[in-house]
Amino acid sequence: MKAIETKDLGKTYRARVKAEGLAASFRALVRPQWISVDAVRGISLNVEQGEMLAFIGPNGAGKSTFIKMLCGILYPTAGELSVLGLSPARERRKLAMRIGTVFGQKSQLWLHLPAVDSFTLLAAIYEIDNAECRRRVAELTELFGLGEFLHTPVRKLSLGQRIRCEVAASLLHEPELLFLDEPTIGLDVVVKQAIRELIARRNREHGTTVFLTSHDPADIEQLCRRAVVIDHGGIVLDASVERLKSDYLGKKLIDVRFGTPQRIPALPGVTVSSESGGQKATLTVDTAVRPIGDVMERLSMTGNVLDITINNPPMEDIIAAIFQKEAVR
Ligand SMILES: Nc1ncnc2c1ncn2[C@@H]1O[C@H](COP(=O)(O)OP(=O)(O)OP(=O)(O)O)[C@@H](O)[C@H]1O
Repeated sequence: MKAIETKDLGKTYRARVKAEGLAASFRALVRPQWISVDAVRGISLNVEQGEMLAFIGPNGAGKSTFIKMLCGILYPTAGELSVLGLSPARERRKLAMRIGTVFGQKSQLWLHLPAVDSFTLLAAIYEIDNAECRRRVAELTELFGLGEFLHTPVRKLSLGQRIRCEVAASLLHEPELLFLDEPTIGLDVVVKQAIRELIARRNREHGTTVFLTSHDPADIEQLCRRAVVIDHGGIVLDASVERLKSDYLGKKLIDVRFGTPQRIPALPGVTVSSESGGQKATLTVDTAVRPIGDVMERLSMTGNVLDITINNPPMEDIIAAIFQKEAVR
């Protein structure tokens, strides 16, 4: 059995046209006009159990609509799908017992309650008995380092603490499949890394299948083996993350600040993309031509570096490059 199987899956929304002006608004009340929006257009996708898949695309590409159909929140208007051998829309309750969801922007916890109380409520929903609930909460508390703030109302937690609680909550019923929609959005680098490690560990130790959407290339690089890129509701690219790395994720950005103005020597594979008076620069490094360590070493040899950070190019740039290249294949 595959974790996810879809065949020509489609979703067309019917949206009411918003009329402009008072007279038109009244007319629209009597005779509304409708338009169709094809959010997902015939996606066929198989995901194996235990896979960690990145599902990426620009804003409005259809990612949320696709995920909502997989979770049984939305009915498809075309095609077929099966998630863990179930029909999501028809067997939504059964499916809910076997999947976990983390929507970075939306909380599944009761904000006015401490996380521990949300865990107890969720355990009741998932029909986990008290002793087992205590055991799992203790295990997740230890693993996710929740001890310090487990009894604090969730609304008083930092974003990083809340997301740790969200991911822990999504794992309480030991789901076979985890949907993560922007799980690291808004978090600092250290917390992002901690969340990634926890997810990877869950996959390693429990074989949990992970379906991830993210605008952070590091989430994809560090967690997933396979990436599916979509646009306008259809698949543009289905490839290994290794290929994505070599073809599209090979560029890194180095932001550097110098104590006194500095002229950066020309190096093959490095372009200096911005400089302000010689005290700040952004270097774009093609790591296939020049290792990042080499560039860092040369910069530090100036003895003049105040601050230096390495970043990935924004996901939008990576996706734009994918579209450009894949369109001409
Ligand atoms: N309820 C709805 N009614 C009508 N159109 C909708 C509805 N929900 C989404 N859409 C449209 O469907 C398309 C896909 O939207 P969707 O939210 O699935 O994209 P997305 O890839 O998740 O975007 P984002 O990254 O911004 O969340 C967009 O054109 C959007 O405007």
